[in-house]
Amino acid sequence: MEILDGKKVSNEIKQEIAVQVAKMREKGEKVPHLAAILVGSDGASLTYVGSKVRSCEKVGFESTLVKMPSTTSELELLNKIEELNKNEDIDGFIVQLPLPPQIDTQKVLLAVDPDKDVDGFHPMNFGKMALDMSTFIPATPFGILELLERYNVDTKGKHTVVIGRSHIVGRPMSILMGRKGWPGNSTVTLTHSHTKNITQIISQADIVISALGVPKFLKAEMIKDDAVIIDVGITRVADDSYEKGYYITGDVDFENVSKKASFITPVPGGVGPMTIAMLLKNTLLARDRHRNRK
Ligand SMILES: Nc1nc2c(c(=O)[nH]1)N[C@@H](CN(C=O)c1ccc(C(=O)N[C@@H](CCC(=O)O)C(=O)O)cc1)CN2
Repeated sequence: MEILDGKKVSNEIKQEIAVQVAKMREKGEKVPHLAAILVGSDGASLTYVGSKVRSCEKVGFESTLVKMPSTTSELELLNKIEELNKNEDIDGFIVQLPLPPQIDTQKVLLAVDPDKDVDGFHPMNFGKMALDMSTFIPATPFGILELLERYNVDTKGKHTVVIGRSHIVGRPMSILMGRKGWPGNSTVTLTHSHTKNITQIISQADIVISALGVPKFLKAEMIKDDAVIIDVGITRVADDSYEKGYYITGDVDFENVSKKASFITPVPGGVGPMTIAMLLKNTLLARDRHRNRK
């Protein structure tokens, strides 16, 4: 069994990006600028946005964090997005999800300029991805593809079972794994809460990508020998015996599943850090596109 070490690979990617940014600075060129909008004070979202800003600093990007209160109206958020759309200095930006209930997430994602949509959530970019056109690929699926590639995992002709059909992970992942090329060329089954015989389907999978958010859902007896296991389900479980008041766990019963799998991502330290690294890659792409349009 080999661990797909997202922490290590994400640091390598950040190092590669830092080298490119240093060259831009040497040539006196503008460096990439990422902005993030955070509405409210959800603990996990604060951690992720903080990590995005720190990663920007690490690679030499400029960053802007826009914090808005949890009472922000939809209109106020749409106005802020319009401001960032028009800001020539910002190459790309994200709106951290989830949003408070008074805000319609779909309206918000539609308002982001597709050329600055480094999350790849705008329907234009999602459509381009589905049509194999060059675009921003959502950071978590993009990170999973990168891990599969860097560890040389064979995906051709394999049966990939994706668990969960969220717009951020499951849905795009199912499209990307079925695309032509590598990593891809897989036969994909997208499963969800209405899937019948899900355990039977999982037992036939060569590759399982679980984005369910149910701690330790995937057990060793559910998978095939030598299956590739990708755990996207990062859950914080409240526990006062931990310093932070919680511990982090994935969808996979790592201790037992890892004994049977050929490759497996840990939680923490697997797909999560890759999400941040690939957001930086998308920002680099946004900066290049921005420059070419001028
Ligand atoms: N606008 C977006 N919102 C959200 C996205 C996204 O891609 N764009 N994805 C997730 C959250 N997310 C990034 O925003 C994210 C999740 C997890 C990690 C991560 O590094 N996790 C660590 C554990 C850290 C912890 O929870 O304390 C790990 O797995 O090792 C990074 C980014 C939803 N929202």
